[in-house]
Amino acid sequence: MEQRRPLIAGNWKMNGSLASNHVLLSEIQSGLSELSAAPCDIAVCVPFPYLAQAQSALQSTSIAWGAQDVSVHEGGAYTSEVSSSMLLDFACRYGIVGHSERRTYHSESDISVAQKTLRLIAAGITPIVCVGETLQERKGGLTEQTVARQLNAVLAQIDGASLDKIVVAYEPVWAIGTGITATPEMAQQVHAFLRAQLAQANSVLAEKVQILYGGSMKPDNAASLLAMKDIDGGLIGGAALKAGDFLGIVAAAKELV
Ligand SMILES: O=C[C@H](O)COP(=O)(O)O
Repeated sequence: MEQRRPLIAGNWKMNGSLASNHVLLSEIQSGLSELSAAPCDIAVCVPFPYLAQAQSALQSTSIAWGAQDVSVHEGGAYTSEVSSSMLLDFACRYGIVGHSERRTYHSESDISVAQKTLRLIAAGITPIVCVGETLQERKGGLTEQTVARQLNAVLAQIDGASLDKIVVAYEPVWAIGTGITATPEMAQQVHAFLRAQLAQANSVLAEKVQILYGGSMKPDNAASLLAMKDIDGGLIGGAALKAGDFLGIVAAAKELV
């Protein structure tokens, strides 16, 4: 069976300032140096204005950085949009696409998430493709149908040979920022389902794809979630804003390596 390296990625969302980021990044770096080297892949996805700061602070460390969105367009008259080539100017390794907050507040469609995924892959940036059901969809027994629709829209656009160029994040909307976490078993069930969907595109590469869990992951629940067979890391919101919490999740992932 494929041994996948865990990825712990912080999604800072619309939080931070030059001053507070400086403190947070410094604390994460010094905390990491106390853990043994490179326990897992670690990244922070920061607001666009702070990409230069993240690059400067992290370029000689093992911590990667990335963005939280990208334009579907290559360039031109698209006010406020940020292109994949602009992200490359700041050496982003990752770009989040299809986060539920983009889908909900900005009416982002499955097809635009797929187009953004393609843009990032073409630029050599790893897309973190988010999928997840609302509480209403879960209660209606539509979890698998929802995440399959979201993921398959992306898989329809990318070549099966590119499957290992993406990361998938399962983020049940009802667990985001609520303090309510999917149980490890509930999350594992969806992760296994997502991997089966990936396997339809390429069964060999599907085993290599990191599938992250996101939704109120904290140091005290990370170990049990990360112990599940198909949970390969976390996309962390609130807990990524506190160095101690973020490092606690990294430490939980380290136990698995
Ligand atoms: O992208 C991260 C997720 O939305 C999870 O956020 P949270 O950890 O604050 O629940």
